[in-house]
Amino acid sequence: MRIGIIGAGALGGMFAALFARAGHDVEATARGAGLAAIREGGIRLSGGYGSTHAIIAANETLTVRPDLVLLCTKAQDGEAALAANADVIDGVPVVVVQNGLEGVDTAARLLPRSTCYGLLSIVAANYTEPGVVRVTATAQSYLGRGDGEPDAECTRLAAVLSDAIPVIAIPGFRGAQWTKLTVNMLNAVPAIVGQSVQEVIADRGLRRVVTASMRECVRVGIARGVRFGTLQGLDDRMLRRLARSPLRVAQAVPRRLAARMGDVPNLGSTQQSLRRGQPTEIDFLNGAVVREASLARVDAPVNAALVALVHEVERGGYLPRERVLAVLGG
Ligand SMILES: NC(=O)C1=CN([C@@H]2O[C@H](COP(=O)(O)OP(=O)(O)OC[C@H]3O[C@@H](n4cnc5c(N)ncnc54)[C@H](OP(=O)(O)O)[C@@H]3O)[C@@H](O)[C@H]2O)C=CC1
Ligand SMILES: CC(C)(CO)C(=O)C(=O)O
Repeated sequence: MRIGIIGAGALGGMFAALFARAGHDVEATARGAGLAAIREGGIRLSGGYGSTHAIIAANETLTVRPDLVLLCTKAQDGEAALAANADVIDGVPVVVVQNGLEGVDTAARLLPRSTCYGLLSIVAANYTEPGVVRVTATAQSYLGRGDGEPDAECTRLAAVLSDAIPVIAIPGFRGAQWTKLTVNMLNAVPAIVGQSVQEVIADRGLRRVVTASMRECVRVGIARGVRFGTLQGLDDRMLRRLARSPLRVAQAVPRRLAARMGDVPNLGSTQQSLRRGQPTEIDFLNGAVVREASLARVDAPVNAALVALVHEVERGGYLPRERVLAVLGG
C-alpha cells in the first residue's frame, strides 16, 4: 500500500520506518534539519520494535496521492501541515496520530472528502536527533472516531496499521481521547523540571502534583459528561474512583502508568520539543483541560498553573522542583 506520513518526527519516523520494513511504499514529509537528514541517510529506528534503517522518499509536502495518510505532527502544527497537503490528500483516509482532543475534528473540517480517524498511542518514542528515533516503551494503540462502534473501514485500517505496531479498533473514541488526555498529565511536570517521567513519579512531591492534575482532568471530564474509554489499564470506573479519591490513594494511577513505561527514561513528547528548542503542545494537553473546564463552568487551577509553568520553561529553561510543588501550595 502507498502510505503518506506527514511529520516524520518521533512517531511519524517510527511509522515510516516500520511500514517500509513491512514492504509498504512510504513517502514522508518533514522540514528543516529533519528533512535534510532523512533525504541524506533515511530513518534509523531502534528500541522496542527492533532496529531498522529505512530509506524512504521525503519531501516538504507529499508529491504522490497515497492510499492512506498518517498525520503525525504536534497538535499545534496539524492544521498548517494538512492545509499544505490538502490538494494531494483530500478524499484519502486520514489517521491523526496526535494527543489532545481536537486533531480528528480539525482534519475532518479541512478535508471534507476524507474519512478521518484518530490513533491514541502510548508508545514512547524519542526523536533523539534528525532522522533517528528510539522506541523506549511499546504499547497497544487504539483507532477510532466519534462515539459509536468502530465501522468496517476503521477495522480495516487497524489491520493495516498493525503491519507497523499493534493497533485495535475501539468504540467510544471520544471517551478514550479523554482517558489518553488523563495519561498525558504525565507530560507537563517532567517538561518543567527537566527529568524523565519515571524520575518525576518516583519523587513524592512531584508525584502529588501530577496526581492532582490527573484528578482535575477527570473531574473536568465528568463535568463535561464524558464516559472515559478503556485504555492502558484504565477505564471509566477506575477514573471516576480517582476523581473522588484523596491524592494519597489516587497516586496509584500515575505510579502504575510510569511502571508500564519500564526502566528506560522517557522524557515524554512535550519535553522532547523543549530539548529541541521548539514550542510545546501544552495548550492542547493541560490547556485543553482548562478550556473544557471553562465550558463546564468549573475551575482547573492545577492545569492552568502547569500550562503557565511550561510556557515559562519555553522562554527561559527548566525550573526548580519547588516551583512545581508551589502549585499545590507547598
Ligand atoms: N513521541 C511520543 O512518544 C508520543 C507522541 N504522541 C503524540 O504524537 C504526536 C506527534 O508527536 P511526536 O512524534 O513526539 O512529535 P515530533 O515533534 O517528534 O514530530 C513531529 C514532526 O512533524 C514535523 N512537522 C511539523 N509541521 C510540519 C509540516 N508542516 N510539514 C512537515 N513536517 C512538519 C516536525 O518538524 P520540526 O521538527 O521541524 O518541528 C517534526 O519532525 C503529538 O501529538 C504527540 O503528543 C503520542 C504518544 C507518544
Ligand atoms: C504516553 C506518553 C507519555 C508516552 O511518552 C505520551 O503520550 C507522550 O509522550 O506524549
